Amino acid sequence: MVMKKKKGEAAEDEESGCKQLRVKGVRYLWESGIKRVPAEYILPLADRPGNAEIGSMINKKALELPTIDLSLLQDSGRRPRILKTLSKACKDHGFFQVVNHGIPAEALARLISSSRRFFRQPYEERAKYMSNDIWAPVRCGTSFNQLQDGVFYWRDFLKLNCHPLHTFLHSWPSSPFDLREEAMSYAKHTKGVFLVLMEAILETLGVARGMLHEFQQGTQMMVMNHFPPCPEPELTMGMPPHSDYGFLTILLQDKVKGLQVQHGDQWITVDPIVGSLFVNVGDHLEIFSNGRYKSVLHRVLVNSSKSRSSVASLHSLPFDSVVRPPPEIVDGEERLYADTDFASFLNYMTSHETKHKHFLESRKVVAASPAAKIN
Ligand SMILES: O=C(O)CCC(=O)C(=O)O
Ligand SMILES: [Fe+2]
Repeated sequence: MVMKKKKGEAAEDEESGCKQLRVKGVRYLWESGIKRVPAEYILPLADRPGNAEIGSMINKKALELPTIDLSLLQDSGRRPRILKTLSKACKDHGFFQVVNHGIPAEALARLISSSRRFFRQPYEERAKYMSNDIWAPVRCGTSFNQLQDGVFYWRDFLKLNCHPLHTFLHSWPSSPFDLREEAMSYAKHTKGVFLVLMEAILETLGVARGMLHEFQQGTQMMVMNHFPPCPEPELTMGMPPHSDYGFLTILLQDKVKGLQVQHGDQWITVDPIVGSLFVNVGDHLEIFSNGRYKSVLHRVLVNSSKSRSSVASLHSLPFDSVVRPPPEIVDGEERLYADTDFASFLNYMTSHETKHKHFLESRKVVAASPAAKIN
């Protein structure tokens, strides 16, 4: 005999069902057929993207993204002009797109396809890599910073530590069968793009290129993001406004729009050229350049009909290196930020809700106390 449940019990069941699904990731919530976003995902009114805003952002003529043709950097006649564009983009925008980067379009398409198939696997396959340990070299999870999020975000992710590749490769997921190979190839390619860009950026900042070998040995983290459709996209987000910690983030996205960057007092929807890569300045480059180059706030919106995939590759100095402006940059100039390193960032992540530019702000030297400790 089937006993009819009382209203309260049914609501409780629904809540605990949602909790179980939430742990499994937002893909499961979406596939369960929910028509409403569970309460844990609903942002306070002030933080919501807002219907009107989404509409105006998508209809608005997109900002023309500063574009760097990487192949022209090798051309000594054209290099000075490209460096000028690069410097201006890092100063005024904190982002740009890169074309003619040399990564075959097929390799990019294969990586997106493999990443999609990873998130489509049954929970048990992904559960093998789920961890609350922010130091874990492979980490699968959901939301933004699961440990600290007051409100959950509509995102599932896989983070892969990529440096040194030979140490970590064997611990990456072996299913789908091609994920390791495609991710490894993309990691090598993006490291190359990062080094070409850093060489150019050091030149624009007047810093000796001898530093480049440090970037060669630098940390690299790959983040595969999956944003399933969402029944009420105006109430939640895929990722909150945040800045990335490293020097540069190189981002590959599929054709579905969702990424927005802050420019002036507006959120601009990024509408990239197919095959291009989107690059944004991170906190470490802002600290290194003593504020000349700006790490940019960005966020991800979701929509009710299409899932979206992106793969971010975050690059910085070696794990133990101290990030600080070199003498060429702070020659007699006041320091804006205290020194930092990767470990301080990870420790910060485990104890704070890392929205906006909180980490960078935590490194700010307070003007009123010139004797502020720089460490
Ligand atoms: O999905 C995107 O477009 C952005 C992803 C992102 O910001 C990140 O992984 O840090
Ligand atoms: Fe980001």
